[in-house]
Formats: sequence, C-alpha cells, structure tokens
Amino acid sequence: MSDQASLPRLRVHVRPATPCDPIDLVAAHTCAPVNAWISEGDVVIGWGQAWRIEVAGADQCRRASGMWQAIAARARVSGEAGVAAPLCFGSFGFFPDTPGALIVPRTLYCLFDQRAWVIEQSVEGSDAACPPLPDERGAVEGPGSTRVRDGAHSRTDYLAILTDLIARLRAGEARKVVLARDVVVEAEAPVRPGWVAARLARAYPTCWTYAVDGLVGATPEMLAEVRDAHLYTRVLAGTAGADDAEALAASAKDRREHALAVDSVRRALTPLCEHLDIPEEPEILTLPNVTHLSSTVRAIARVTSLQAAGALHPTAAVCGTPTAEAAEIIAQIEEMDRGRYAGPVGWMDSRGNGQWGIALRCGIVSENGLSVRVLAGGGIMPDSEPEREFAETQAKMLPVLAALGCGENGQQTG
Ligand SMILES: C=C(O[C@H]1C=CC=C(C(=O)O)[C@@H]1O)C(=O)O
Repeated sequence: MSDQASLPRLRVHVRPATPCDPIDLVAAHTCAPVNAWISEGDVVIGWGQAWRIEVAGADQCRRASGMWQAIAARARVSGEAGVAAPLCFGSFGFFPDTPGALIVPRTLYCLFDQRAWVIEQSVEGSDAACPPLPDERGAVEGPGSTRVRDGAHSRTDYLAILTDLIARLRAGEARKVVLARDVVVEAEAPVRPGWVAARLARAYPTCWTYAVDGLVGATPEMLAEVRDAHLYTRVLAGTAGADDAEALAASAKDRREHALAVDSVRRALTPLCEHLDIPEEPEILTLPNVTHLSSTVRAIARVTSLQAAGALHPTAAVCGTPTAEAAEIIAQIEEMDRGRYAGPVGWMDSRGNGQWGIALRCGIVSENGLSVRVLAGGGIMPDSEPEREFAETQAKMLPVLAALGCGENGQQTG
C-alpha cells in the first residue's frame, strides 16, 4: 500500500483573533494535548489532534512532506485567506529507526506578522467539537519537586567514552563525531510540555521554543526555514561559555569543527538550490548559557520546508564528518537511544512553508509525565578535551534542567 492511500479530507476554518501573550496561552490549563512553536517572529500553538501521520524508516521527511502536500491539496478551507491553512507540527528521529510524525491539531492559534488567527481543523465526517482556546489566565500546575539522576552513563563512563572516541579520531576513523548523553529528571507530579515550553520561551526569547509530541526544548539552531522558496539555515558548531566569546572566536579547534558543519550544509544544499549564500567567516551567537560559532546560510530552493530539512539532516553539527562513518561510530559507542533528540522539529503550512529546527536543548517527557530525559551533546574533534566536552554538555542541558527546577549539578532550585 502506498504512503498516500486513505489520506483524510480536512475541513479547515480560519478566522482572525485578538493577539495575546502566546507564552501565557501555551502554559494555560487544558485537557487537550498541546503542541507549540514559539519564536520572536512566528507563533503556532495547537490543541488536540485531528489527524496524525506516522512514518518509519529511511527518508521520513520527504515521505511525510509528500503525504502532507496531498492532504493539504484536498482540504476544504473556509473563512479568511490570511493564513495558508491547514497547518501541522512534526518531529522526526535522529536515526531512521525512530519513527517520525506529523500532527494536525484540531484548534490552532497562530501569530504571524503580529496578526493573530484561530484555525479549526477536522477530518470530514468526524463530528467531535474542536477544543476551545484555553483561558490564558489559568496556568497549569508545575511538576512539584524534581530530582536528576544519571541516564545511560555516569560522568565517569562518559569521560571514558570520550577518551576512547578521541583516540579513534586521532587514528583517522573520522574527522569529527558528535557524541551525546542524557540525564533523567524525576518529578513528583506530571510535567506538562506546555508549562516547560512557557518557561523556556521566557528565559530564551531568541531561540525557537518547541513542544511537539512530548519533545520540548528551545533550540538556537535552524535546520531549514522556507518561505516561498527563500531558504534560511542557521549552522551552529563550536561552543564556549557565555562569557568566552573572544576565546571562541580565536579557537582553531572550534573553527575547524564549525567549518565541517558548514561544509555538510553546502554539500546537502548544492543540488537543491540556486543562489547559495554562505558567509566566509562565522559570527558569534551569545545565549544566556553558552556562546556558539554561527553561520547564516541563505538560498533559493523550490522545495517544501520539510523536504529541505530532510535533505539537510543530519548535518555535521549533530552527526559528524564523514556522515556515514560518524553515524556508525555514534551507533557503536553512544549506547543510548537518541530518539528524536537532534532530529528535525517544527511546523509547516499548506504551501510547504515552515520552520524546522534541530531538536537541541531538549527533554523527552515520558507518557505519564513523571520523568523527562534531557539530552545534549557536542562535536568531538581529535584535539578535544574530555572534561571540557563534558562541561559543554552540562551547559547545554541547563535550559531544560532550570525550566524543570533543577540546578546545573542536579540539585533542586525550586
Ligand atoms: C549537539 C549539540 O549542539 C550542536 C550545536 C551547536 C554547537 C555544537 C558544538 O559546539 O558541539 C553542536 O554541534 C547539542 O546541543 O546537543
């Protein structure tokens, strides 16, 4: 059976709405599951689920994009013409054996160019009512007290894996490998992704905050944003402390690490794009917890945002160089399921325009909400130092740990 067999016909209604604080809205109490994308520019928040597309195996993004285009083409849309509805959210695995999904919410609140819209989406023939917008004055409860425990590896184990990896890189097995680790936060009461997203969006307003299908985070790295064929990608690789911008700019190791990430983006985009514009030198991006080397890449690409994301994933910022060798080494030594960490996460409209970030600085909330796996990694080079790389992952975990009320070393901060 083809992927596109038995796709639904959506009924969609778009109406203008009063702009409100989207962060209050995402934190508001509701019985329907929340998915969200909050940035300084665009906001998309959805409640409930009208339809869901699950994709497993290779080439997930391209296949999901094809199914979405077929659904969007046959949707019956009424109301105002200000938004290219229907809209969906999505999240995909780092490795192809983790299934990805597109979620079509029942009710959406969107803020584009400071204009607000409410969109109702349902499958023709289903008569369940769309959930109303929640009252943004009623925030959900937090998870109470929380504590952090080791994930797949203790600090000692992880340092040993790093040491071994650096030896393999020095022996020439790959030029760069991005290694990651996890910790687990246990909570007294269920963690609500909307509550975590609201705290992240307030603390990291220049990042793209997302909550999709239980994956919640605030990423500074844009994999692919496409608006009417204009493609924008922000490549990050090379990290130092929040106050160490000068040292980072001068670090030969970080500049080489960054150049490999930019090269991987160039290679992926060249067959896909025209007018590929890649800066010669990276800039510094300063966040509250870390500083990164950053390159903004622009191009003209006549593809959907999700097709572009699929062509780019996995970049050398999250996998390594060469890609196949790095992925193989990760699979051998990381001994942890990355799940959807470091995969594409975002949203898309009926024309394929949308934003797909890399799911970094994130947590995966368990089904009952009582635990959250927090993941972070870093690019390892032959001249990396294990202790510094471990400290870098701690700094990268800080946003989600702090949002959950845990300090850098796992102590509770309220
Ligand atoms: C793999 C992660 O970060 C990537 C993005 C920015 C900087 C990175 C680095 O310097 O290693 C990583 O390539 C992560 O946050 O888990």
